[in-house]
Amino acid sequence: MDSISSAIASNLLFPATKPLYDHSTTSLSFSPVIHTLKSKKLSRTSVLTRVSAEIKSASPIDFSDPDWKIKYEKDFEQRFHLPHLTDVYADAMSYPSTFCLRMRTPVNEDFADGYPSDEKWHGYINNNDRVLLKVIRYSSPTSAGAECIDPNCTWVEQWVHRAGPREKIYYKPENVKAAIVTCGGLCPGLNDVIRQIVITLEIYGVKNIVGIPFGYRGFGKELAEMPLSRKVVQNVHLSGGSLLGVSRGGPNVSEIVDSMEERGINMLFVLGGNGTHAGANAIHDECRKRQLKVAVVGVPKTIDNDILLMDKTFGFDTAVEEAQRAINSAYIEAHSAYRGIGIVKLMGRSSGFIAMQASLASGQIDVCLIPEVPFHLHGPHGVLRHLKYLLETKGSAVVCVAEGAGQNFLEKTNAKDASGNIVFGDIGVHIQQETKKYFKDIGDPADVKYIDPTYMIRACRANASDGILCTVLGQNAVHGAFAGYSGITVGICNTHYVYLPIPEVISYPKVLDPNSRMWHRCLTSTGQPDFV
Ligand SMILES: Nc1ncnc2c1ncn2[C@@H]1O[C@H](COP(=O)(O)OP(=O)(O)O)[C@@H](O)[C@H]1O
Ligand SMILES: O=P(O)(O)OC[C@H]1O[C@](O)(COP(=O)(O)O)[C@@H](O)[C@@H]1O
Ligand SMILES: [Mg+2]
Repeated sequence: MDSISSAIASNLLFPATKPLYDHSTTSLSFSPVIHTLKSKKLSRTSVLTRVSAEIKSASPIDFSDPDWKIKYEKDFEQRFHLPHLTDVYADAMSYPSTFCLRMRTPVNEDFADGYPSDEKWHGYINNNDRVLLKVIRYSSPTSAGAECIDPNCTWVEQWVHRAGPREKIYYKPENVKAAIVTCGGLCPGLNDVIRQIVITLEIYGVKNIVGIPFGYRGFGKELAEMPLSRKVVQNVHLSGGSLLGVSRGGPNVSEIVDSMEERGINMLFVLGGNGTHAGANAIHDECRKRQLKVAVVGVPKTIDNDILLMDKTFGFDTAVEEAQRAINSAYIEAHSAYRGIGIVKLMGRSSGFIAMQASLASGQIDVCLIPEVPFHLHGPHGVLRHLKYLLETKGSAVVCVAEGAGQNFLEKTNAKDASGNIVFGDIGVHIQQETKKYFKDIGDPADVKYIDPTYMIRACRANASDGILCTVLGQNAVHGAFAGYSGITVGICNTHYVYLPIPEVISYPKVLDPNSRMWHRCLTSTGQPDFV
């Protein structure tokens, strides 16, 4: 078995396709089957695309049923129904929204004369407003990047809920204790989101706002919560990191909900990636089990951009931009050296979005290696042979590799971090060593420089475009909680802002489609061949 086949067999190439959330517990009637290229003569890459897509499907749809499309659309609507307080408490009271842009300083009000409201304001979102999730009408499964539900690629409408402030709210601001927690690894923009949540909560009239320190760990007894106000968060977005601190691991869900009960928290804003959202959904479920009137709302955070259904997650843009400095340095080093090779490793545990976008943006990358596309280092079609060719023809070469790529070349340690994520071997160091060895063995000179900027990219402050995204997502998270939704997360779909039920965005990490136009554009830009 070659290294690629054994990687497929051991599921290493798709290490994270293991469901984080088990859909079987939601008793859905069926899930979509994504039809990709149906060609009998599939290339290695296409086979992998297909495998990847098929892992996503749970139970197939009966397309011989003339009503399958109607049933699918109905099922989709149910799947994307937003859990609401009234699902559990039919008699939950609603009030006219206190989010009123005319009322500038509600935080100083005691609501003695009733809530501020502005019935004539047409700035609220109707609960029935929807956003179209998929906007391309593919006419054939062979069309690049096609995501089809049936073999004929029938047009099926998939609508999701529009985010924003509602006219009716389900919490009295003076009864709210809101908490914010940031989990997982760092990501540019965390402070911007924290800031906007606090500012928006205050506009609704909430005075009791706290930060939970160091992720879910902060729900333990030993760490004190941090009081938050507009004054505290005013300038936090000017620096990277998280005002509250982050961590992996921590107490179990039942302990977290015990702690929330003790502290009287009834709105929880959870900033984190796939793992954090799995936790947030479990907290939401546990609160429902205990009949607690709590809203749990997520804001997806991951520079890896591996959350399903969204255009992008905050921090991703900044990461791509920051990566330019490392790529440019690698290029200059390689270009200035006699037969220079620059290697840059970027983050991306199971998806190559940062590596692909950073390569595209720079225009300086000759070889981009991502987890979704298998490659050989050695052999006539391997990366090293291509580097030799580049040195002979161009005089230098630059490689960009995502951290999750080529893990099949590295010894498995079975080590896991505190959250249970597999700790990967360093593919950047491996490629550097193999490259040096290769050129030494063939007796050709090569000056190999390796740059690992990963933590520098993660720790910087958000750029302008991420700053805007964080602002909108933070505000929408608060609107969602006040509207009575729980177990939801916020996102951007086709440039519009939406609420999505958490299970739908975390059933597996989003990966790059090697048959997508974007990956093809990247290949066009780098000029790299297939390395298999
Ligand atoms: N399946 C899960 N259920 C409950 N909590 C989880 C789950 N997976 C991870 N977590 C918790 O979520 C937090 C962040 O998870 P992690 O995977 O490290 O980061 P991310 O949220 O960025 O993916 C950790 O505190 C971890 O314990
Ligand atoms: O060193 P740490 O903190 O475990 O972080 C490493 C991981 O963080 C990430 O940047 C993002 O991961 P999360 O989304 O889980 O925070 C990954 O690309 C990387 O594997
Ligand atoms: Mg994760």
